[in-house]
Amino acid sequence: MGRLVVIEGLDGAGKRTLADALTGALNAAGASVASIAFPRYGESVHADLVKEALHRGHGDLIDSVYGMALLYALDRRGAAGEIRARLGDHDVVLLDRYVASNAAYGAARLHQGADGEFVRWLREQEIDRFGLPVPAAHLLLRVTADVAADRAQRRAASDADRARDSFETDDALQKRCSVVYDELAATGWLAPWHVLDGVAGVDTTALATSLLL
Ligand SMILES: Cc1cn([C@H]2C[C@H](O)[C@@H](COP(=O)(O)OP(=O)(O)O)O2)c(=O)[nH]c1=O
Repeated sequence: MGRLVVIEGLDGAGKRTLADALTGALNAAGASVASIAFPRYGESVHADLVKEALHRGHGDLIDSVYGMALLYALDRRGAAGEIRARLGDHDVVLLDRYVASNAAYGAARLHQGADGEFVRWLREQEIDRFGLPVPAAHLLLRVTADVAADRAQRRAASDADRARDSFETDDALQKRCSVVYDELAATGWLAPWHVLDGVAGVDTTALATSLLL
């Protein structure tokens, strides 16, 4: 049975780059790796509803924090079988965002903290009701909200398909989200958290070794 490892962080923190580098380091250490990125745009009707809402500005849907959170959660629920299957035939299943993204963004949007009602409710839905697998570890790729915004803006400028969505352009939301992520990490929410410095860079070889211990 493989280990379920989740990469979390702000938009523009560099999660995709870390996932690629970590996959290389894990492979070099002899471990097989499968990756899944959430939301699963183009693969799940729930994720596509999220994308439409965020990019076309469906205000009434976006404004419903609980409604949006359920769409993200249903996207993951649809992937639960695939996650379990990959855990069965890989050493590590690497997820780019998971339940904690919903906790961080939803709580931040509601101006709540990691100990608030929303995060409790979310865990009840995603873990207790939908039965999503609990991760072995979270990797929080930490950068300041300013660095994340700068990176997300550059990425959008160089990639026409990657227009910034309405969460990414909301600087105050990103800052609150960063605080909630720190709280989730400090309290070890759902699973142990490893906090990584996304500005200084990550030693992926050492990280791969510690994940395989
Ligand atoms: C997976 C997930 C993402 N989000 C938010 C974080 C992002 O701001 C936004 C889109 O996810 P993101 O990872 O930025 O997707 P992409 O890189 O393809 O645009 O959705 C949640 O609020 N809850 C979730 O469960």
